Amino acid sequence: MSLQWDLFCRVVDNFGDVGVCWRLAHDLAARGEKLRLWIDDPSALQWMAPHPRPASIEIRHWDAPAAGLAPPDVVIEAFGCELPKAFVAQMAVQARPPLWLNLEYLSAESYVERSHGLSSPQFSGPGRGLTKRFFYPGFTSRTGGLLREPDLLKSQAEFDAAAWLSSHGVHRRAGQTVVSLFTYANMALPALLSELAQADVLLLVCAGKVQDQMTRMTLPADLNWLALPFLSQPNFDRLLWACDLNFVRGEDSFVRAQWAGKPFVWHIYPQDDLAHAPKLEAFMARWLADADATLANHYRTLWRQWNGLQPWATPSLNLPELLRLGPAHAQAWRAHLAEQDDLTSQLIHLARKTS
Ligand SMILES: Cc1cn([C@H]2C[C@H](O)[C@@H](COP(=O)(O)OP(=O)(O)O[C@H]3O[C@@H](C)[C@H](O)[C@@H](O)[C@H]3O)O2)c(=O)[nH]c1=O
Repeated sequence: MSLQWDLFCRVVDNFGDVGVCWRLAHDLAARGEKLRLWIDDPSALQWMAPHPRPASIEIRHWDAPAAGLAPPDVVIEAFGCELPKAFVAQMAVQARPPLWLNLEYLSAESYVERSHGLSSPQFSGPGRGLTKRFFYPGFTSRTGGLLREPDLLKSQAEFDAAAWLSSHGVHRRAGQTVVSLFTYANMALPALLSELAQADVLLLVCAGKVQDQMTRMTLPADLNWLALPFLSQPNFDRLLWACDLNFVRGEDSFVRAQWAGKPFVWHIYPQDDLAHAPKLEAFMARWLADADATLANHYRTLWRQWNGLQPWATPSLNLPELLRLGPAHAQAWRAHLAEQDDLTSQLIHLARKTS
């Protein structure tokens, strides 16, 4: 019997809030659940999630009235977005209060395992009190896991990279390395582009800020690059599968690069107080724990430079070494992650247990 889920998403900036929420809603719907996705700015869904969309996902504007709707079994507050007060008041007077989960940002830091599953009583005015539970995605069995749709690995196994690239106007020459670039504005971008221009590389630049930055730069004459349009989320995933090396950012593309099983470089969401630095180091500590020492040192230097934590010392990319040692490590990491229960399965299990 399917449950009714209300998923609240407030678009802070960039595309990660809506990216994660859409992917979660789609995965829940694909498993037979009923979704209402409440969102304040659905504009990115036009390219990220083109029609046809699953009929069991109803997209509602954040301020749309909630009165008279079928009461939810589960309410997910994504990234602490603060539910509308009228909605909380309605939850409090429901005959059976819904399971209220706060879906937290992804981190490899140790506090995640300690915090995952904790509850916090919420004063909600008339009616009974409500309890909010904290649900932390993560990389270990003591966390909520990662979004991984059931057919992901099968789809990858059946994927024809050359056909997909060609269908998107990308024609790689034999022996050419294809690199994707999805990043925030980055001081190290000129240095990276200069190194890529000296290699036999075709650079596929994702739509958004980095394309704007590149159009304002003097680019290396030998740089072979292509500006991509905004891709649907499934096609964005396939871009990462088709490339030999992926530069990703934020949270969702960071996870999808790990599922792609290819070498990747992460531009973490930068924070003014440098709080992103320990988050970056915590992930590298887990991700490189079993890596070849040469590769681990290479990645640590490259990632710190790409994230502005140390100056870029050319050559930093050292593509031949990265492509020699990186693929086996990336595939081993993906296999390790695939052993843990995925996030959506854990959510459904929790919801059924408490509904
Ligand atoms: C460029 C591109 C992205 N995408 C999708 C992939 C992802 O779902 C989404 C991008 O999200 P991210 O990779 O997380 O990067 P982001 O930087 O866009 O989002 C960020 O938003 C901040 C508010 C959060 O604090 C960050 O953690 C992060 O999520 O956009 C496409 O579907 N097609 C595209 O062409």
